[in-house]
Amino acid sequence: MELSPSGIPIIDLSFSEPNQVAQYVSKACKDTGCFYIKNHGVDLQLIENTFHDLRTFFEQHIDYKMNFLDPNQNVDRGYHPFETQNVNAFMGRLGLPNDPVEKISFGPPPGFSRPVPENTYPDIPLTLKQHVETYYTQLRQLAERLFQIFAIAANAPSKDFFQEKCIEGEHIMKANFYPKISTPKPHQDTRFATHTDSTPFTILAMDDCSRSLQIQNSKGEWTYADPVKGAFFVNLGDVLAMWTNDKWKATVHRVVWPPKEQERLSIAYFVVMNPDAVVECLESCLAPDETPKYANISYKEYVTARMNRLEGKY
Ligand SMILES: O=C(O)CCC(=O)C(=O)O
Ligand SMILES: [Fe+2]
Repeated sequence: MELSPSGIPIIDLSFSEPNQVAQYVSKACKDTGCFYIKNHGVDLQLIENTFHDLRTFFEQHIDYKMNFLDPNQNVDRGYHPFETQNVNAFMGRLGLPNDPVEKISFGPPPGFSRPVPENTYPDIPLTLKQHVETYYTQLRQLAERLFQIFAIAANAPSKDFFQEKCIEGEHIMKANFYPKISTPKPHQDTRFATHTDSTPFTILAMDDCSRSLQIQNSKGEWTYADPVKGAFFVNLGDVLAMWTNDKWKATVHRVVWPPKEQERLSIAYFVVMNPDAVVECLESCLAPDETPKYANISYKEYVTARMNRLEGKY
């Protein structure tokens, strides 16, 4: 199988044999919990257009961007200005500085299967709304495909096992913009603090700024997860680790300052579960003498506590 320069698998989704793909995925999930996917079916021109429009938004004056602040602080929508979110707190490490990054989040486009808070789309540039909505929709389809592959890889009761539990999931598309900064503050050794995602998994797209995203490998060493042209980076979050009794790893990751002063843009697509889906250990992941490490919990209950900490509410 093809590997990235730091040894992370690059899995080709155009393979016609799903069991073969599932085998590669299973190995990656046990090792570091992350892999790249290529030939994923998402239009590459759409990805480029979406990056272009989001970058244009972030380049606007702060007074303009402040019009898109999250109107309802309890949901992940709208603009989050520079240094207003705290990933250390999200991980339970309190009293540390906010991250030097600005963000904008979008939930499902209109017509979703249940009522959810609306998005407010910036009108600069005008094409942003259409590109974001199409990107959101294409990634949702990709997430369903990946969930089927994960179900096969984990020996779940059926290939639709996870998918059925995310049909009403309010997936979040969140762009992270790291402005060019000549002198990082002395206490800021990261641009996005060390964390695991509170998702089942996340599909990340990056611009071409390398030497930024790092993951912890199976030996606990930091290694770069640089952009791979035309590929998405997929990392497991805590929920698939809980579901598999830690047989699969939630990837520990962070963003550091690149060697050369450079801005950076990434788009994280957080796949989430139905609010009432219960996260419980799969029987296929328990040896006869083994017991589940985590108590059963609804997805909503699990995620609300962590999201509150991200916004500074403990
Ligand atoms: O910007 C990146 O590459 C990573 C962002 C990230 O880890 C996240 O949004 O959870
Ligand atoms: Fe993350």
